[in-house]
Order: sequence, then C-alpha cells, then structure tokens
Amino acid sequence: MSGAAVGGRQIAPRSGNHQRQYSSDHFLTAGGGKWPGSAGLNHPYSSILPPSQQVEYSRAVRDVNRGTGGEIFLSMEPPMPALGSWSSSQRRNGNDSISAGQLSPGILDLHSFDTELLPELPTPGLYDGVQLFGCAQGRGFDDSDPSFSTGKQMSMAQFVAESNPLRSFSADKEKLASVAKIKVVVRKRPLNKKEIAKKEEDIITIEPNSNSVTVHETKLKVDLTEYVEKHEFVFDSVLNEDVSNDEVYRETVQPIVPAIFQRTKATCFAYGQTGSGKTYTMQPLPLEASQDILRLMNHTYCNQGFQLFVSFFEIYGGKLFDLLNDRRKLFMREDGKQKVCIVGLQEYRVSSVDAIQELIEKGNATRSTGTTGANEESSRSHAILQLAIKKSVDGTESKPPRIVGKLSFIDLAGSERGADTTDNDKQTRIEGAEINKSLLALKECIRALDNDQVHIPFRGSKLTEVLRDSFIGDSRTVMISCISPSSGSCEHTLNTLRYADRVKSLSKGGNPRKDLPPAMLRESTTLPLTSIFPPVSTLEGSNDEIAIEKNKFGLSKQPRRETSPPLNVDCVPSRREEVHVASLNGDYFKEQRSKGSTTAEEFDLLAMAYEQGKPSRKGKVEIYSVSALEDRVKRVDAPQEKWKDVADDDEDDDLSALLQEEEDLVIAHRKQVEETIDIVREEMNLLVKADQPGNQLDDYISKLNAILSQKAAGIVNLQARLARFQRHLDKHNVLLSSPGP
Ligand SMILES: Nc1ncnc2c1ncn2[C@@H]1O[C@H](COP(=O)(O)OP(=O)(O)OP(=O)(O)O)[C@@H](O)[C@H]1O
Repeated sequence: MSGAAVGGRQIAPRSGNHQRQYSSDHFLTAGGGKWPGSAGLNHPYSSILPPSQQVEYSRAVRDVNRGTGGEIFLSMEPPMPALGSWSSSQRRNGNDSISAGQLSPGILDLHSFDTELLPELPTPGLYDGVQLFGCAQGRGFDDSDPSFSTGKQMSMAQFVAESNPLRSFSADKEKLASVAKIKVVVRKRPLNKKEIAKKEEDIITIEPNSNSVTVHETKLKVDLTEYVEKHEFVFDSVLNEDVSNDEVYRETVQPIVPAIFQRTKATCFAYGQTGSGKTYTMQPLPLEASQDILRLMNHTYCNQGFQLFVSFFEIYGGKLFDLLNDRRKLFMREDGKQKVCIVGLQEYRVSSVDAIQELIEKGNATRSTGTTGANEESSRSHAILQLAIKKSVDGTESKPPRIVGKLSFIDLAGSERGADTTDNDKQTRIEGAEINKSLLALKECIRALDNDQVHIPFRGSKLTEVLRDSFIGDSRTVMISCISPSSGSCEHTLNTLRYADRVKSLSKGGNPRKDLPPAMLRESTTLPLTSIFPPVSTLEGSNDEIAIEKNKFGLSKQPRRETSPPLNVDCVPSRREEVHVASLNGDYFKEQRSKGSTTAEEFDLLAMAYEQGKPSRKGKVEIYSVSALEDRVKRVDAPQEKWKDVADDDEDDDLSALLQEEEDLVIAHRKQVEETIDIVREEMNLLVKADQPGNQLDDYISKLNAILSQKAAGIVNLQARLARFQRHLDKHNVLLSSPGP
C-alpha cells in the first residue's frame, strides 16, 4: 500500500517496508517479541492464541499482507460496500463472520444511540454462574460455537478452564457498579538492548505487591555533585516488566467487559512516550475482550439478539481516517442535537475471534507513522478501535440494531510528540500542537467525567469530540500509562506519571495519595493557587460590580465570596535551588526591538510583561482559577438551563483554550526553572575559572554577558506568556482585579 499524503506530508503506512523498525531494540525478557507486522509467533497476540490459532493467524496475516486470495478488504464505497472474497480462515471454517449485508451503513451515528439505548436487559439469572457455561435460554454448551472458530475441539473441562476468568462475570450487577469509574494503571516495560548497550540504568522501582512506583532521578547539585531525587507515585495498579499481556488484560479491561452488556460505554487508552510500549500493550486487548464478549454473547446471552461490530479509525493531524477502508478520509458531523456522526466509517459485524483479528491486523498495518527526532519511526496518530454491542429492536433483522454498549481502545500518539511545537518543520509543529491539544483535552474530559461535571470539555479536540458518547452516561475509563525504565527517558517518564497523576488526583473517585505519609507526596504535591493568592473572601475591597452582568461563558456575574477551588500548579520539587534574578529594566525591550529580534506583537507583550512585573499600585489581586470557572459554569447552569445551549459552544471552546494555556504555562514555568538551574551551574563554573590564575578577562566578560542575556530572555519569555494568560483570564472574567487598600 502506498503512503497517503496528509497535509502536504507523505505518510507511510505501517506496512511492508514502512513498518516500524526496532532492529536493535529487541527485548531481553521472555515473551518480549519483536513487533509489528511480521506475523511471527512473537506477536503480542500470540500469547493469547492456542498453537493451532497461531498458525492460522500467521496464514491470515500473510493473506492480508499479500492482498490476494483471502483478501476481504476491498476498497468500498459507502454506504453499502461490496465485499470481496473471504479470508482463508473464513473459507476453511465456512464461517460467515463478516458479510456484506452485515456491514453498517456508511454513516455511523456514534451518538444517537445514546438516547435510544435499549431497555434494561432481562435480568433473571443474568450473572448466574451456571449460565456462563450454557445458554440462558436453555441452549446447552456447543463446541461448534463460532466464537471458537479455530477448528479446535474443546472439551467441557477445557472450556470451563478457559472460562475461568469469566467466573468474575458471575458477580451480580452491584459488583459491576463497584468497578471504578476511572482506573489508572502504570505498566513498566523492560530495558531494551539499545538501552543496555548505552549503559542506561533502570531507574524505576516497583515494590512487589504494591501500587506505588518510584522514579530515581539523578541530579546535580550546584556544586556539581550528584544526588538522586526520588519521585514516588501511587496508582490503582502498577505492573512491572514481568507482567504479561494476559495479566494486563485481566487487570484492566476484563472487569469492565460485562458492563458493556449493561449499557455502559467503556474506554481504555494507553498513554506514554514513543517506544514505551503503548502499542505492545494495546494490541492484544481488543482481541482478548472480543473473545470474552463472544463467549458471553454465545453462552450467557445466547439467543438474545446481541451482535458485535468492529470499527477502526485514526486521528492524524486533526483529521479522521478509516483504517478498515484504505485510510479513506472520514468526516465528523454534528446534527442539530449535537450528536456526533462519523460519515463513511465502516463498521463490520463479526462473530469470530479470527475475523476480529484480521480486521485488527488490517487496521494496524494501515496506521500512520512518521519520522521523529527521537525514533526512526513512531506513531503520530491516535488509533481508535471500537467494539460495539448492538441488539435488534424486535428480534428481527428488519430494523437496524441499536447500540447497547461500546468498548473503545485508544492507542494514543507518543506523548512527547505534543512537545514538537518548536520543531522546524511546519507540519510537525501542527501535528505536535494537535497531539498536545488532544492529550490535554482527554485528561480534562476524564477529570470532568469523574467529578460528574455538567460541562465536559469534549470540544477541546477531535479525539474527545469523537469519544463524546463515551463520556456521557454510564461510562468507565481505564488509562494505562506506559513507561520506559531507562535513565535516558527519565524526563518523559516523569511527564507520563504526572499526566496520569493529574488524571487521577483531582477525581472524586478517590485519590490514592491521600493515604500516604507526607514524605511520599513530594512529587505530586500540588500547590493551590489560593495559597499564593488569598481566597476571595479574605480579600479586601473585592470588586463586586465586575461580577454582576453575564459574561461570555454565560456566567451570571453575581458577587461571590466563597473560596475559589485551587488552580493546580505542580510544585517545583523542593530540593531544587531557588534562583532570584534581578529585575529587568524597560530598556531591554527597546533594545530587543531595535535589534529586530522581537516582532511588534512580541514587543508589546514583552513590554506588558515588564509592566506587570512592576509592583502593582493596587497591591492585591483576586484570582478565579480555571477550575473555579468550571465550577461557576456548572452552578450557574443549573437554574439557567434555557440559555445553556446558546452559550455551550463558546464556553467549551474558550474553556479548552484556557485549560490548554494553563497547562502550557505550567510546562513553560517548569522548563524555565530547569534552564535557570543549568545557567546557575554555568555561572558557578565560570566563577571557578575566574578564580584560577591566568584567567582571560575577555573570555569571562563575554561569557558572563551571554549567560545574563540567556537568563533575562528566559524570564521575559515566561513573563510574556504569563501576561498573555492573564489577559485571557481577564477577558473572560476569570481573573478579577480588586482595588488595593
Ligand atoms: N512490556 C513489554 N515487554 C516486552 N517488550 C515490550 C514491552 N513493551 C514494549 N515492548 C517492545 O518495545 C518496542 C516499542 O513498543 P511499542 O511499539 O509498543 O511502543 P509505543 O509506545 O507504541 O511507541 P509509538 O508511540 O512510537 O507507537 C516494541 O519492539 C515492543 O515489542
């Protein structure tokens, strides 16, 4: 398959010669096979397939890759694609796993089903353990069940043994309800050969039987001696490098599979830097889940009219592409009721694991990859695989089936790609910004979801928009944070864990950190803005007039005197040096401007930043944090529902933009502090040299000049960013100045 041009850039699909190469990257642990594409037995799926299926699997993939014979994925025109011939495995089994008539129409309305969900399933004996192994309606266990379409003969004993994980499904509904709304799991991969060759150390420790992970970061003191800073995090579950893909499935997705028969939408996504194991972790999950779904459908729920559908698409650079239809471009549309439709997305009805496996393989082979600085090739797209359970309305095929529940698997783009916003290549910058935006929006949606917020900022990105229906109603989310163990990845690993921590930490569902002694809270301590700025109620002379009319967010600007919730700003770790830098004078800006190194707009911003840096005449400021804003939106919405619709669009867009800016500011601040520490280190070196006999004064002066300029530039940039953010907050009445004493 040839690459597709996207946004002026040639994208190589993950197939043939363009597949990701980790040639020197083979993992040393057992089962750490090379992936992807070669369809060897080291494929992550192979661990969940019996030997007979592994052979069949290789054959199937070979067929797909050749694109001959058993190819089922012909280019199809919506709405009703013509289907080619069958895959080899399907032919062999006489299996009608995917049929033309079973393909969905070209327009998949992801959302409309929400309001049309089927009534509760008949519950008698629903989770009766006996029925796990027999049909709820009297049909006995059938070895020829198509869900076991490998031709393998299975005895009842074997079946019972293989079905053991499903015993957990026999829990009653209450047990389902106890499945956490959000679960954050961390998975550490083993060191790879390349890292070992570079003598990189494993800096991650996970205590056995604990759910905490520690990152040991080597740092330098100002006097250049080394020390190790420990960063400890606690999550719902922490999996070390020995944990198999099977165990990952059991820990993450398996508990929520039964819930999707109960009208639940579940989402599982992997987050982490390039090469941290997201794809390795995610790829087997849909297959394992569909295996369990088919078992439930064919036994516990047999003859109840359930059907399983698969779709697979990716979001690349803010655009949607169907991975099961030759990367055909898809369009997202919203109807008058804000229901999201993905126009043209192919959905395949499946009834065997083989068929699902082929579809997944096909989709994976089609995913976009691109070259990055860090790795030869890495994913720069989000891949979304959805398993939808539908049910016919009247037990016949006459009407299209309605969705009952859905399980979405998201293999996110490499998280560090969001930092590509300063790359030289424009396309890379745009992609980086898009990735950044979507990761931020995803985090905010999950947080909002877990806090039962009325406003879920799903409009923040394409990713969250298409997942909108998964964020509404009864939903479950599992986040798997993948981390590399090597010292070279320390910064990315910390970023990944901080992201995961922020997803979890503000959730109402419980912050595991709260049980920890203070010493363990060092890394993820958040500093409430209220501790920097006094709460509204303690401010003198709050400007009540400002808070009277409605603002752009539809907020009734009533005087508020309650304490605003904290804006969470990650603390700079306490051990880091505090650096005091002398104030700049206004001439600096003029000088920069006259040198032409600053644009007019930047000049204004810099000048404004300088002005802001001066002691305020007013003295005190009243700050409403972004979280406070969301809270206000929520509270005000309740009695004023009638005009909520009108304000919704703007609110969401503005909120997303503000949230993005907040995040960017914190990142820039952190970076600036790190840079300042480096600069101080340089200064120390310079001073040491200056004390030595024979020191060159010229050299000292020029170096000192360079250092001071660098220092100043860093501060000015941060001030400019801060000023811009303050202006935006101000514009939306998030920040309100109050007169001083
Ligand atoms: N837990 C693990 N055990 C053994 N090997 C692993 C593990 N996790 C990842 N690997 C291997 O590491 C390499 C990179 O993993 P993978 O492609 O899944 O990373 P990724 O996070 O998806 O990267 P990208 O963002 O570039 O897609 C692969 O060769 C994979 O087989």
